[in-house]
Amino acid sequence: MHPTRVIGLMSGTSVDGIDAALVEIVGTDLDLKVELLAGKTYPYPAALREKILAICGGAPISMAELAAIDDAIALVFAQAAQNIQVGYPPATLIGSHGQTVYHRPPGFSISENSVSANILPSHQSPFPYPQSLGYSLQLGRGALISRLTGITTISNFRVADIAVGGHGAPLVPRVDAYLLSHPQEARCIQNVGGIGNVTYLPPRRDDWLNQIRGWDTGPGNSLLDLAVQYFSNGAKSYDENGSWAASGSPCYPLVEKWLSQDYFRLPPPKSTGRELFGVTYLHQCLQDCQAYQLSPADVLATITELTAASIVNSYHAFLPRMPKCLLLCGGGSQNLYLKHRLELLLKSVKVLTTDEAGVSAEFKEAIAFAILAYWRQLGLPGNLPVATGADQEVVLGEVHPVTGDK
Ligand SMILES: Nc1ncnc2c1ncn2[C@@H]1O[C@H](COP(=O)(O)OP(=O)(O)OP(=O)(O)O)[C@@H](O)[C@H]1O
Ligand SMILES: CC(=O)N[C@H]1[C@@H]2OC[C@@H](O2)[C@@H](O)[C@@H]1O[C@H](C)C(=O)O
Repeated sequence: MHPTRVIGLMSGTSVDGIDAALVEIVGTDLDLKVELLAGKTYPYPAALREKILAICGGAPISMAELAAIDDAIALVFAQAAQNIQVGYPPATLIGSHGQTVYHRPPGFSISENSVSANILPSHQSPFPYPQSLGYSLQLGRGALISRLTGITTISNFRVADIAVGGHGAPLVPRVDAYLLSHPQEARCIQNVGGIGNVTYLPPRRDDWLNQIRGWDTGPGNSLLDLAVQYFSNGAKSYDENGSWAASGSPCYPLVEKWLSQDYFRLPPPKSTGRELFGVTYLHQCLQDCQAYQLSPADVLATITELTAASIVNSYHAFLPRMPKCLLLCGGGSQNLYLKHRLELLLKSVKVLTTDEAGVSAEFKEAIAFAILAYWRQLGLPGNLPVATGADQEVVLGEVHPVTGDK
């Protein structure tokens, strides 16, 4: 069987840049094999990144601006796709996640929300309010990426899952299942991006697919990055290797206080984003820290502890049993202090990275969107209802075939 050459494009909640992965794929599920030919992160132009972060933080924009930003993101995604395949025969397919700028889980009360309360018709609605579908908006339209690159592009992966009652996230669990499950060993695959998310993979036997679990664990690096930027007056954007936090000590009463927050108690399926774990949340944390007169290093250690403890506590609360092994991925897998804290909290669980299981920890999410696009073209489902909360498995993604001249 000839491999299919696919480009996966992803920019996550850290908004640090576009991860591009050029892969060759064969097989479909248990026989799925992926070879990473090239992987690279292309930073966003500074002005575009600032604008995206402003929108994510709730800044108002006009429809004209929204359209312009949608296309500006599509343009840099298309450039990333062009660049990653230099020196290789061209890819036949692109899977582009785009840039999340807004995410609202399902079950949100439309009528009680202050924005919608003013615009809803006043008469009794015939629809089953107040439980609404989720809403998740990714910018960087696939139509433009396809037109600029001349390559069929699949985008908007989350909407089909949301349409059947799901969160539209996390979507990687099905990919993790086929790339990283083990015949004898139960594993957790823990992504630590801006937001953290886990896939629990039982040993690959009998009814294993039905026992997989997945959810967003809460903050990954989002609060830590914001705190580093605050304490360094913008000179640093993240805590390299976790060394700043490692020079401080966590304030455990504060970690306990923060962990009592609703999101951490909520059972899966659940998803979150910068809407919750963003600037406003950090300001609350910083205010709490004042009462304990913590140094910047102590604050960073305390926030890192929140990430580590929220991950480990959620395993104890929501997994059928603890895994033998934890495989880290995402930028936070390079944070040695965080890794050390996870090792201590997890005691007998082995902590490695997905690199050590043969899948790039840095580019796993970009690889996942290449696979989801490939499954889309084969008419195969991409979501795992137990992880997203959807009513059923669905084929994910909107197809933008190549039409006309570039
Ligand atoms: N050497 C390092 N040491 C510590 N942290 C690092 C290092 N390299 C990257 N990071 C962290 O990883 C973050 C980027 O991670 P990643 O690209 O996986 O996030 P993302 O994909 O944007 O987020 P998400 O998975 O939530 O969508 C950076 O913002 C930084 O906090
Ligand atoms: C709405 C959105 O973009 N969610 C991201 C985010 O970043 C991590 C976590 O929150 C995860 O749920 C998801 O991304 C991965 C790729 C996913 O869907 O599995």
